[in-house]
Parts: sequence; C-alpha cells; structure tokens
Amino acid sequence: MKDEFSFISKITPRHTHQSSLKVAIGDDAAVYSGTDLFDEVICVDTMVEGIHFRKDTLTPYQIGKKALAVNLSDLAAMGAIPHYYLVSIAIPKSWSEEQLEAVYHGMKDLANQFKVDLIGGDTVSIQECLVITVTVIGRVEKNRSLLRSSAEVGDNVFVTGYVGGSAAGLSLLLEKGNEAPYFDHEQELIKAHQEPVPQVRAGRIFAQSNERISLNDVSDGLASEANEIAEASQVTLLLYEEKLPLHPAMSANELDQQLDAALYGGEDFQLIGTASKETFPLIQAECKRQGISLHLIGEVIDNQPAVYLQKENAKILLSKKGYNHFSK
Ligand SMILES: Nc1ncnc2c1ncn2[C@@H]1O[C@H](COP(=O)(O)OP(=O)(O)OP(=O)(O)O)[C@@H](O)[C@H]1O
Ligand SMILES: Cc1ncc(C[n+]2csc(CCOP(=O)(O)O)c2C)c(N)n1
Ligand SMILES: [Mg+2]
Ligand SMILES: [Mg+2]
Ligand SMILES: [Mg+2]
Repeated sequence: MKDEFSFISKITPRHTHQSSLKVAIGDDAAVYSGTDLFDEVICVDTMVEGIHFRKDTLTPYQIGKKALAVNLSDLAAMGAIPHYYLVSIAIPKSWSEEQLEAVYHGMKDLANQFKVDLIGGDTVSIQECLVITVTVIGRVEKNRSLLRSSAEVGDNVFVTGYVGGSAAGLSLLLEKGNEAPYFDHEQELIKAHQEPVPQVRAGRIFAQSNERISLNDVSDGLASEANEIAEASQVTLLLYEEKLPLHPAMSANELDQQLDAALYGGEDFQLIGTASKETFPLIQAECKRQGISLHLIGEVIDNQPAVYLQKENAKILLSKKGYNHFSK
C-alpha cells in the first residue's frame, strides 16, 4: 500500500443514507445533528505497540494517557467539547494485568481533567503486540464545527503552542532509551512526546468566536496537516520558515533538524488553522487572555491546492510528506 490517504479515498462511500449526517469521512471527526442547540462529534484513533509506542518509549500509564489525548485532539480540531469515550483493547501475553491497569489509570487521569466518562469498549486477545483503540464523542454548537475545508484566500495561517518537540523527544528516546540521564531541556522534549496536551480549550475559543475558521490537528507533521487544509479548501498556503514556533527546548539542535521535526515529525497535537485577517487578532487576544499562545505562521495566497515554505529568499513546495503508515 502506498499511503493511508489513497486507501481512505478508495473506501470512502460515494453516497450516505442518514439525513442527520453533516460531516462524513475527510475531517478530524464526523459530525451529525443532535439536539436543537448542538451537533454530535465522534472520532476514533488506534495506537499499536511497535508503531506508536514501545515499552521503552512510553510507560503503560503514558500509553493510556496518550491514546485518549490523541482522540481529544481530534475533537479539539473540530472545536468540540468532549463528553464520552470507549476503549477497545487487544492484549498479548507479554502484558501483565498490572501494566494494563496502569494504561487505564493514564486514561482516567486525563479523562478527569477533561470531565469525560468511559462508557464502553471491548477486550480481546492478540498474538504479538498491544493495540488500543479509543473512540471519543463530544458536541459542538450547531453548525459551528471547524472544518479543514473553510480556508479562504487572504486568511492568516496560525498554529497553537510549539511544534517539533515530540519528534525531537522521540529521537532522544530511540537513541538513548528511557533510562539514560537527560538534561532538563531534553526531558522537556521527551515529555512533549510522552504526554501531549490536547488543545481542547483553544478549539473551544475558535468555535465560540462564531467566525469562519479552518482547523486541523498536528498528528503527522505541519507539512502534512497544512496540505490537508489546502486540499480540503482548494487553496495555497504559504508558511514563513522564520515564523514557525519551533519548540524552544530544541534550540541546541541544528536548525535543519528543528525544521524537519516541526514539518515532518508529527505528534505535537497542536492545532493549525486559518482565519481572516480581521478574525485572527480577535482569537489571538482571547487565546492570550486564557494563557494560550497562538502564532501567526503564514497566509493563504491562492486558489490551487498547495503548500509552500518561504525561506529567506526561496519559496519551496512542501509536499504531503510526514508520518505515513505505509511509506516507511
Ligand atoms: N479505515 C477507515 N475507514 C473509514 N474511514 C477512515 C478509515 N481511516 C481513516 N478514516 C477517516 O479518514 C479521515 C482521515 O483520517 P486520519 O486518520 O488521516 O485523520 P486523523 O485521525 O485526523 O489523523 P491521524 O490518524 O493521523 O491522527 C477521517 O475522517 C477518518 O475518520
Ligand atoms: C516507537 C515509535 N516509533 C515512531 C513513532 C512516530 N510515529 C508513530 S505514528 C506517528 C504519527 C501519528 O500516528 P497516526 O497517524 O496513527 O495518528 C508518528 C509520528 C512513535 N510514536 N513511536
Ligand atoms: Mg486529526
Ligand atoms: Mg486517525
Ligand atoms: Mg496519521
């Protein structure tokens, strides 16, 4: 298989049956109408041992926490308020009951933080490696879900927080293991990889602004996520290299390495999006008021699906390269 994206296109139904469906396959989560005031939002993501984590990159507690976090991040990317989650777990012989309890402990701690309830799941055995699949359900004010397809020419491009930290942390773990002595700044990068914080608050600020905002979360890397917005909105994004908020704990690394981590590393679980030039200062001010940093990183410049990176004096095409499950 070439990549998961062409596979998903192939299996996407051309017609759907339910009239309540508002957003089908193609965004961070699906949306269908709920009550008079709210739409329901639902998504699912899987973490596989050996692919998303190893016993020497995440503790069992962190595996659980991250499995829920990545799903809350997809709800955040829709502007939704999370409510419930379900967990399907496939357990190999190599995992003890004590370790599995720690996985659930990690999920529970994050669930308490966001006031979400575990309401179901499934438990099965598997031959080789642990597989954990989390489904989350939330809601957003009627017709206010934030889509990848809402970008327009003239918009500002923004991203919350810092990027590249997770990939830089993973490199350290893969190189030196989790037992090695680390400097404080290295520990910060490792933490960014192990315990990403879903940007639910930021997503809510964007949804409640009542403005047109396109949004996506950074699971596969900025280049890939920016391309998803470009494709869904049929626009060209121009990102300015010097404006990318590279995680400050990476500053000892070569600049090329930092850029590589931010653009192609993934798993930062920040939110990238676009808003009109009039809207951007409003949401940036509200983010600031709530202690969230919102960085202006580029502009929407044209009506062709593409992403460019403006370097000092060159404009380079950023392809949809990033973490890809089938091209590694
Ligand atoms: N096997 C599948 N069957 C049906 N729909 C799928 C399948 N895999 C993905 N999708 C849908 O395709 C769209 C894109 O999925 P994708 O997993 O790339 O997005 P994401 O969850 O935001 O990213 P990531 O998984 O990298 O965090 C989503 O709407 C998702 O629900
Ligand atoms: C041991 C180990 N090796 C590599 C990686 C890197 N990685 C795995 S999946 C993924 C993208 C997000 O996944 P998805 O697209 O399924 O949401 C990334 C960046 C890791 N986390 N652990
Ligand atoms: Mg997503
Ligand atoms: Mg997914
Ligand atoms: Mg992915």
